[in-house]
Amino acid sequence: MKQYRILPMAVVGIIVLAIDQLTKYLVATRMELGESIPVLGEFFKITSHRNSGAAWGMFEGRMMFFYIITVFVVIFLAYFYKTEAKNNLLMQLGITLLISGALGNFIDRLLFQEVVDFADVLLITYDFPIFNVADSALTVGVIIMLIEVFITGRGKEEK
Ligand SMILES: CCC[C@@H]1OC(=O)[C@@H](C)C[C@H](C)CCCCC(=O)CCC[C@@H](CC)/C=C\C=C(/COC)CC[C@@H](O)[C@@H](O)C[C@H](O)CNC1=O
Repeated sequence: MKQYRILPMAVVGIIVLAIDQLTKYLVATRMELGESIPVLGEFFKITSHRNSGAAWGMFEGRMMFFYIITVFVVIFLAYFYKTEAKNNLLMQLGITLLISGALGNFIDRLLFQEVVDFADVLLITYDFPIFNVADSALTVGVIIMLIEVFITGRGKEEK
């Protein structure tokens, strides 16, 4: 048990998933589509948006594709957790974020055939796409996995 920290990681994953679904629910029920609420002036706004595709609207409307990809991604990640993340907290965290992020958007795609987005940042480039908590978890998860593999880990087990 200690080596896989299943319980703590399950708690983290459920919290991320709950925050994702709650924020999407609030945006979808409390805001008009396209409505924008400035939080940090022009730099960060909450804008009610929908996307039936992946990042940057790729594969628009291809729900079956998304269902299949997500199921494979989650199964692969669970397998990878079992085989490669033993005694490796950083990798366990990265995988947990990836799974909860993928499930967050999966729920939206199943229920509405589109994803609710609301985080509108004017940070990187002007047309940086509007995203949500699930996307953030996926992106942080990808970054953690890259750090783990290329910087700290090379997949080695913690002493
Ligand atoms: C984040 C992954 C996208 C997420 O993938 C998912 O669901 C998982 C389950 C997997 C997809 C089914 C397939 C992945 C396709 C590859 C891809 O997409 C390359 C991604 C690069 C990425 C680095 C990881 C950069 C940044 C993205 C964005 C900013 O994220 C902070 C833009 C988010 C906005 O376009 C927003 O409208 C998207 C909408 O919410 C639906 N989200 C998805 O499809």
